[in-house]
Amino acid sequence: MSWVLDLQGVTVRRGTTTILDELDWQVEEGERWIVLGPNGAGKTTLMQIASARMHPTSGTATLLGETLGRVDVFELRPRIGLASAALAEQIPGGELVRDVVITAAYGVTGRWREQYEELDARRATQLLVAFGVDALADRTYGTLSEGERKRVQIARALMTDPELLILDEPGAGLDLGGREELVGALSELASDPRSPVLLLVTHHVEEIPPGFTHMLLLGAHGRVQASGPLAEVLTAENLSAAFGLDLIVAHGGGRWLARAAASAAGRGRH
Ligand SMILES: Nc1ncnc2c1ncn2[C@@H]1O[C@H](COP(=O)(O)OP(=O)(O)OP(=O)(O)O)[C@@H](O)[C@H]1O
Repeated sequence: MSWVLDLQGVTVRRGTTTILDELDWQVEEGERWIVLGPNGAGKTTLMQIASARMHPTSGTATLLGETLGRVDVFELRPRIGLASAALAEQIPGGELVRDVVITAAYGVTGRWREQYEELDARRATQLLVAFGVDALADRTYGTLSEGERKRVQIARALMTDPELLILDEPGAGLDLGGREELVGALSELASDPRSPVLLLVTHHVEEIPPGFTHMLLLGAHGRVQASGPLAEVLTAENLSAAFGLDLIVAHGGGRWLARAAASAAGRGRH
């Protein structure tokens, strides 16, 4: 079996803190994963490893058939799209939206090659259309709303035609309308067989787009609470254990909801 992602015993320690603890995780071609867990569970750290930005303290991480520590990460990274708050902060507010997307291709070509100019421009436009932000192509990034920025960031992450796309909390900071638009766009992406393997980090089950297939549920200290097909993992029992709170989970119309059980509301965490 050739996995898109194969983590074996991945542990990350910083000083005396264990951020990820002996984590095993395998992701196959065609899968769309949600990574859910409470604040500080280690989700962003895990995505840093999955995007070849960090090496584990111990254990092995194999991404797209290449094992970290035995591969030039600068060749591996363009094959993995990443959209995260940390990367978004590096986008200059004065840059045109079109250029924010196109310049992601520079990382692959290493330099501007004229013959790619038109192809890149066409792909960037297609991506802006796909995420409903093509009308903003000639605006500067700094003038966009948070929801519009999130969609531009995802278009940018897709520009290199990655085999794996990692979205670290794309719904953070969005209002209800922005969240619903994003969920719709991500649902379309998830349903398209041409899309790369998707890993989506979120705190909120309401943000899970229809079409996602699997879930990695992390509990405190980077321990896996449950992992596998979404409907099997996303149960009240598993979610309650991961968040340390008695929770009720409901599912309907392809979407998920979670709230504190009446007996637990106002009582706080275990
Ligand atoms: N360099 C570091 N040194 C010490 N602790 C760290 C370091 N980086 C992260 N941590 C800690 O590791 C834990 C996991 O952090 P991480 O950002 O991966 O969690 P997360 O699940 O993404 O959290 P959130 O949901 O709040 O974004 C946190 O308690 C954080 O304080």
